[in-house]
Amino acid sequence: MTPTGDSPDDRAYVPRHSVEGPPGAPVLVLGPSLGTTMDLWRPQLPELTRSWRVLRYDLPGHGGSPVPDGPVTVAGLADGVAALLDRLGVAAAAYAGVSLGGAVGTMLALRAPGRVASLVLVCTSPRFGEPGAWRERAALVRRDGVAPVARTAADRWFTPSFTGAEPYVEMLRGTDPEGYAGCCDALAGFDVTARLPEVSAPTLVIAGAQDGPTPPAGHADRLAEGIPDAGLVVVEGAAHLAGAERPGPVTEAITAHLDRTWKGLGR
Ligand SMILES: O=C(O)CC1=CCC(=O)O1
Repeated sequence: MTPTGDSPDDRAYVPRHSVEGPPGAPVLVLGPSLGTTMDLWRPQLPELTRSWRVLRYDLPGHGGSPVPDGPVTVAGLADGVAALLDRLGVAAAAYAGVSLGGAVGTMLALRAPGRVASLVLVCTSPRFGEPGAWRERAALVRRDGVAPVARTAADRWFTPSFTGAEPYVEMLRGTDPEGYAGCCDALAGFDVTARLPEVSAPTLVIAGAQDGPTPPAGHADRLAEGIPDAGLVVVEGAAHLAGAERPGPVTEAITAHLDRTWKGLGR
């Protein structure tokens, strides 16, 4: 994936995307998680498109996004979002992202601070555990496809009592193995722990109380403690895909934060 330099440019990977909501409204970018598509955000769309022009995108090999030629990095994905904003003529936007999508938002806020007016980080982390585990998962998927990770996805993503997992697992089954593996490589190489104090966007961190992959302790709390003045909301009865399992409280937390921090985005 190109480029990995400090400024987005014409060579950036541009993901598949969709734009909904009132023309002229301030733009809100929504980033999905590993193994899901932009439809991860479907439960939030009716509320968010009332007052935001919502730009959703797909990760490489996920949904309809192509698989790039070179290695996938979180910096490259952030540059892709910046390139998308360039194409759409958007100078600055609010950004909300889940897990890997949240990492992309954090990286965008670091690489292009002027473009992120407000940031919401949902079930994500400044560092997703040991890089070796992600390299192993990438190797597994390159060898056996996405079936092995799809079989265990509901357990990683939801609490045991949740009955609506199937449409989300189906997104993972439809993911291109090389795209998925590339995103695992990107997670392996991602660690912005030391740079969190540089994030200047007003930030809200949302965690699922029962999240296994990025639990509140050691992940959400690190983001909230590291990013200046960040808020933290922990949603009970939710695991990793908290916005799917508990759409009400997650949507409410997002809209409350955006309503407080939209200033400068022309609404
Ligand atoms: O392992 C999973 O499926 C959970 C996850 C970690 C990063 C991400 O985006 O999803």
